[in-house]
Amino acid sequence: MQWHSSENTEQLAHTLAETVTGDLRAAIEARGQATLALSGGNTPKPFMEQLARCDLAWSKVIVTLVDERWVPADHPRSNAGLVRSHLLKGAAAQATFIPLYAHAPTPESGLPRVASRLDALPLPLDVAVLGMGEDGHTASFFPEGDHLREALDPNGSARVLPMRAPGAEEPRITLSLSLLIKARALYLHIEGDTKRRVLDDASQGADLPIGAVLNAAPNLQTYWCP
Ligand SMILES: O=C1O[C@H](COP(=O)(O)O)[C@@H](O)[C@H](O)[C@H]1O
Repeated sequence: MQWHSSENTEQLAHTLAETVTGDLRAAIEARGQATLALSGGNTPKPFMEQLARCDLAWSKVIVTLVDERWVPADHPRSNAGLVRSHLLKGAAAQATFIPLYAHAPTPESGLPRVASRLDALPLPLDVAVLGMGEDGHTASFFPEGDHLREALDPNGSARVLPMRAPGAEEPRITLSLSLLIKARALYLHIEGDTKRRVLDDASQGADLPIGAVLNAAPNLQTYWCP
């Protein structure tokens, strides 16, 4: 794992946005389009704000999510709502967005629709930006998740799975580890000493979902600030 430290939230957001912009530009030059999977939660807001201001051929960028809470897009906890509010504005509104929520009562019943939407997503992803909770979850790979073993299989064939877990406020849907680790560029974006300690614990063998990413993705680059 490569480690990149910044002094504060703004600097971290700026550095990561510049890095991701470079990756997306290179992908557009090489293949005519670029794919980007983003995490939700609180940490990515300033990063998305910075990324939205970057000079890119946004009409050639396809954006999706690493995971989603099974709530409609206008719900305050929607990761899609976060992307729409903080990234898909100005020139960046020209990007194509593939949401992971479908209007269905459960992620299990909505899964076929989401899976068929993902057929339009060129793989491997050019860039995936993971986050991490203080419980060691990343994407929606939650400790004790009902589909955790399947989701964390680095050779698994599923691209997207439902997930329910005691530590998750609502049912989830998540891209699989096997899809995420194939990303041409894979980043982990975290802040704070607690998350740093959790990551250290995982790298020393603690049984945490983020540990599965560390084991399966030696190309992971972590962007952190205190
Ligand atoms: O629920 C989620 O949490 C994690 C971490 O979020 P943060 O607020 O601690 O930054 C996030 O990576 C994931 O995408 C999201 O669904």
